[in-house]
Order: sequence, then C-alpha cells, then structure tokens
Amino acid sequence: MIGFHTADAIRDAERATGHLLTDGVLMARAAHAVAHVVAAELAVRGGVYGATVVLVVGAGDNGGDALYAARHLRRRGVRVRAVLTAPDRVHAAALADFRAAGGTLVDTVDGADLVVDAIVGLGGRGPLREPAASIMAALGDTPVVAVDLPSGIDPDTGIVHDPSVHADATVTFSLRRLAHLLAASSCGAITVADIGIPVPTPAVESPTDAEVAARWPLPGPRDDKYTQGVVGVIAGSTAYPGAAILATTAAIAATSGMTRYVGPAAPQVVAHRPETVAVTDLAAAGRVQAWVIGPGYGTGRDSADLLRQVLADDVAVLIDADALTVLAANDDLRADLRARERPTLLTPHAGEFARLATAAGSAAAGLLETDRLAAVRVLAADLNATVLLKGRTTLVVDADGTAWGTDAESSWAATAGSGDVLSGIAGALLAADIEPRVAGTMAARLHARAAATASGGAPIGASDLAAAVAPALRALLHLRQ
Ligand SMILES: NC(=O)C1=CN([C@@H]2O[C@H](COP(=O)(O)OP(=O)(O)OC[C@H]3O[C@@H](n4cnc5c(N)ncnc54)[C@H](OP(=O)(O)O)[C@@H]3O)[C@@H](O)[C@H]2O)[C@@H](O)CC1
Ligand SMILES: [K+]
Repeated sequence: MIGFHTADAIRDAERATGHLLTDGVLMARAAHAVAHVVAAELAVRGGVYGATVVLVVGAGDNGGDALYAARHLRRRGVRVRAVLTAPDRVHAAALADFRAAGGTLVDTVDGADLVVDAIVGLGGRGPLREPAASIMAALGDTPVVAVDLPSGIDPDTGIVHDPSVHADATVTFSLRRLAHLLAASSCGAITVADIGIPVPTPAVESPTDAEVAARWPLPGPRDDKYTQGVVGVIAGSTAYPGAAILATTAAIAATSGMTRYVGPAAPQVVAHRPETVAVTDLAAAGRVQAWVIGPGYGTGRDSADLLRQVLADDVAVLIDADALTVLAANDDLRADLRARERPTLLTPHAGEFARLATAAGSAAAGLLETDRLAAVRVLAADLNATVLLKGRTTLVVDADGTAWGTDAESSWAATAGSGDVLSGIAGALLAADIEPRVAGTMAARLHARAAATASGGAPIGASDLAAAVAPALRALLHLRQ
C-alpha cells in the first residue's frame, strides 16, 4: 500500500529522528535528492552539462533544500542561479553554501532551462504571494521541478490555490504528503527519496496496481456461477436504457459470477448482453449477493419504493446516481440506511454529494470545497456507510474514517455514463464479498485503467470504457504473481 500523510504527522516523524533533524542531516539528504531529480529531468530534456537552472527560493527550509542542492548540481556542470522571494528570511547557512559553491543571485527566471520551485513546502498556506506569484507567472513553458510540493497547494487538503505552481516533477522526502494524492495532477511525476524518516500510520492509503490484481476475485476449481457472487443491477428506464446496459456490461466483465438485471430496460439489456438474467420486477429477480441501484432509473415514487426494498435486503448494496437523489429527498430512507448492518457503498460525484450532505444536514456539505477528505469522512460517519467520492482522485471512506484513495492519472473517464460503468464493476466486487472500501477503490483503479486503455490519447464515450473493462482487467491481472 502507498501511504499519504498529514503535515503534522510528517513533522512529528521528522522530530523523532532527533539529531538527524537538528544537525541538518535530513536537509543535506533532501538536497542531494533534489539535485538528483533535477539532473534526471535535465538529462531527458537536452542534457545536464552546461544547462542553466534557476532556483526560486522562499523563506523556509524548503528553500534551504534547493540552495544546498546547488553544490551537487555545480559538480555536474550545471549553472545554478537563485531568485530569493524573501531575502531577509532566507535560510542563511544554505545561502552561504550556495554562494560558496559558485551560485549567483538573479531577479528573474529568464534564461532558465529548468526552474526549481522551492518557494514553500510543508509550511505553505494559501496561494502564492508576491513577489513569488509574479516571478512564476513569467515562466512560460520552462519545466518546473517542485521541492516537496508545488507551492500554492495545501499540503493536507490538496487545494490548488490560484496562483499556484504546476510542476512537471516533484521530489519529496521519505513520506508522501496528502497533496500528492489529492492534487496529483499538479505534481507531475513524484519521486519519493528515502532520507531516513520513520514511517507513521498514514492518513490515506492507496493500493498499487499489483495489490489490486492480487485481490481480484477469479473463479476457483470448485466455483460455479452462484458461488462467485451474483450481482443485481437496478438501473435504466424504457426511455433511457443506456445506463442499464453500461452498468450490466461492466459488471459482467469485472467478475465471472452471474449478473441479474431488474427494470424496464430488460429487453434492451438482454439484446446487448444475452448472458444477463433480466426481469422487469424486483419480486421476480431471485437471490443476489449485492445490489447496484440507481443509474438512470428515475427519481419518482417507484424509485423510492425500490430503494426501500433493496435497503431492507440482507445483502451488500451500492447506491448511485438517481438513487442518491432519491436518498437525499427521503428522510425515512436515510434512516433505513443508517440502521443497515450489511455493507453499503454510496458513489456520488461532487454534485450528488453536496445534495445528499445538505439534505442530511451534514457538516460535510460545507467542507466539500475546502477539504474533500474531511468532507467524505464526515458524510460517511453521518450516514453510517462507505462513501466513494468520484473525481480525478477518487476517495473511498468507511463510516469509521478509514480512508483509501486512488488517482486516475488521466481525465479520459470524465464522460457521460462513466459512473454507470464504475458502479457495475464495484457491484460485481461487492457480490464477491469484498468489503465496500476495498471494492470501491479496486473498481476505481480498473475504471481508470480501462479509460486509459480505451482512450490511447483521444476522447472516448462510456461504451468504449465499458468495452475496455475486460482488456484492462486482463492487462492488470498480468501483474499477479
Ligand atoms: N523538517 C525537516 O526535517 C525537513 C524539512 N525539509 C524541508 O523543509 C520544508 C518545510 O520547511 P518550513 O517548515 O521552514 O516551511 P516552508 O514550507 O519552507 O515555508 C514556510 C515559509 O513560507 C512562507 N509561506 C507560507 N505560505 C506561503 C505562500 N503561500 N507564499 C509565500 N510564502 C509562504 C511562510 O511565511 P509566513 O506564513 O510565516 O509569513 C514561511 O516563512 C519541507 O517542505 C521540506 O522541503 C527537508 O529539508 C527535509 C527535512
Ligand atoms: K515547493
């Protein structure tokens, strides 16, 4: 698992190293890592020797890391210059070392082959201030290596303030910061350099692709269509059968168990996927181990009745799309949800999340813009369910606050119907008896890989995404040992 940590936990862990921190050993190691990553970036962008690097240096130790890195870079034939954004508060010993190593002070980033953002790191708050903001605005398309974090991004919430730095690469030290997950798209390629800080309990964890592959449920020698878990999809309408087709197609591709469908789009679903056991009435559906309810199924009274029956069933339930709207509109259904003892996974996008949180009178509504992770924690606790908040970074949090997340690494999945595919995959995993936080994160991971597989660099629709679930899973399973 990849762990992501709060700034406070990182500071505590740094303090626990004792003299390594106070004697500057950690900073010396950090500086070495900065030089290494800068040289690697230069190497792939035209060469190290003779290149010009400009360090943009702030008031704290983040600037110190970069100034000490100058000595290593000079040794490799790099011209190193620095712009000081807070000259009266700069790390004095690091500046003296920079000068002694032959670094020169300048006023702008003009002429740089690469810029090092060492304005702020863990101590950063709010957007870039002047003069750092104007200095960085003049960058053009010069590549940027961020020390620790791109400046202007909040270390704990990942809020990308305006203005802030967008990095091509980020080098951090021993422990990943929460912002590296929550604002992954601003960080570029992240290098974690081990500088000898002990690892505390992370705030959020992210499974690697190999770990997702290792957990993926595959049929064993004694399995049949029932033993692997049957998922039931309640989705779509006669007018809008698309959501039903997308969710069932994805569920069928995700695991080998049986997929049932309940709803008015039964004929269309069977026409697309003949292996679906499709009926129009819930009473005729037969047993399932997990329900997926909501994509495109409408928000009328029938929808509320269906959700009530499903919540009363003694199996795992995934609530998505229209069912989230219905849940927001009905206090009694939220009471049923809170009282449930079986696994329940809610999969809202930001708009559905805000509606649901507001209706539930949850403080999560006010946190969504400022602290996504805190918002999901609060709503999960308030509703006594696992909540998956969709986005470029998907967060999946249990009612007790245990949090997993995953960065999609691209935004190709931001297309209509994409959520229906996600709920089909996650529902199939729930039916295979995987707990909601794990199922939701595994599904988000496969969904992201399917989007990348389908896209190959060009826009896609949700049908392309659904069709790519099987090939993406096949490629993922190659990582299984
Ligand atoms: N501790 C360790 O073991 C190790 C630490 N290491 C390194 O130290 C870094 C943390 O250093 P740090 O604590 O000195 O804070 P840092 O991020 O440099 O910034 C604080 C200064 O920035 C200012 N400032 C704040 N927001 C701002 C903004 N938006 N725009 C402009 N300025 C802003 C703020 O000003 P103030 O708010 O106080 O007025 C304050 O003066 C860490 O990220 C890592 O790189 C490594 O060496 C490994 C070992
Ligand atoms: K920085």
